[in-house]
Amino acid sequence: MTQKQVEHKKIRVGVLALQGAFAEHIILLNTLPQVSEAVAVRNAQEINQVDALVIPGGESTTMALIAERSGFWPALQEYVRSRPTWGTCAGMILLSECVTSGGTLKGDQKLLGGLGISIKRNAFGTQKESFEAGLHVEGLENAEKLFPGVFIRAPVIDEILEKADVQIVATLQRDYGKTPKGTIVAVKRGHLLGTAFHPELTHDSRMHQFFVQMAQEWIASH
Ligand SMILES: NC(=O)CC[C@H](N)C(=O)O
Repeated sequence: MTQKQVEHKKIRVGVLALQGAFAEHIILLNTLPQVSEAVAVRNAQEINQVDALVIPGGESTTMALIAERSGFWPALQEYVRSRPTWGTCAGMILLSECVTSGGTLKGDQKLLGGLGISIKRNAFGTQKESFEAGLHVEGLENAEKLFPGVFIRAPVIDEILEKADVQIVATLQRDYGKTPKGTIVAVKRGHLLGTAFHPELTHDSRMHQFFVQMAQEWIASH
């Protein structure tokens, strides 16, 4: 095997399976050649058996409550501190530092943090305001082909707090309701990735490939 192949051996990816759209992530990840296995993760023992973690869409407050009540929260906090983790929608909320709602800080939301951003939950309104938007995603394979961003009761990044090392990965290409063109909907910070949209609900696996490659590179260099 070449040096590059040795550095990027296949990885075992866990998907947090406490609530939300975890099955769709597992199905899509299991189609990728660079993934040895994608599995559901529900406790401290299972999380320590995966090389990278996806926190799916769903309800962020519900996921946090289940993790706390089952005693899983400390292990989850420890994992995301140093291991490759991707939060989609509710998952990105959990990886944010704080949640604002129309500018006011909502201190009651339990968060894992790490992405160095503040989040506005339900930024586009209720379920009926859900939509699909073509997105230009930095670093995606065939980036000239827009990625189908599925937004369901989605948050947006309200502010980048750690400007030195947070990279903008995707922004809205036009206004959506009161949410203006240029609003940030995906960011990357070290071993962490956050997307406000749901790649697992599309047949386009490029975002999952992007995360797996990011995780492999992180593992190879740490
Ligand atoms: N599709 C989703 O994950 C919705 C996120 C949810 N509205 C929350 O604030 O946690």
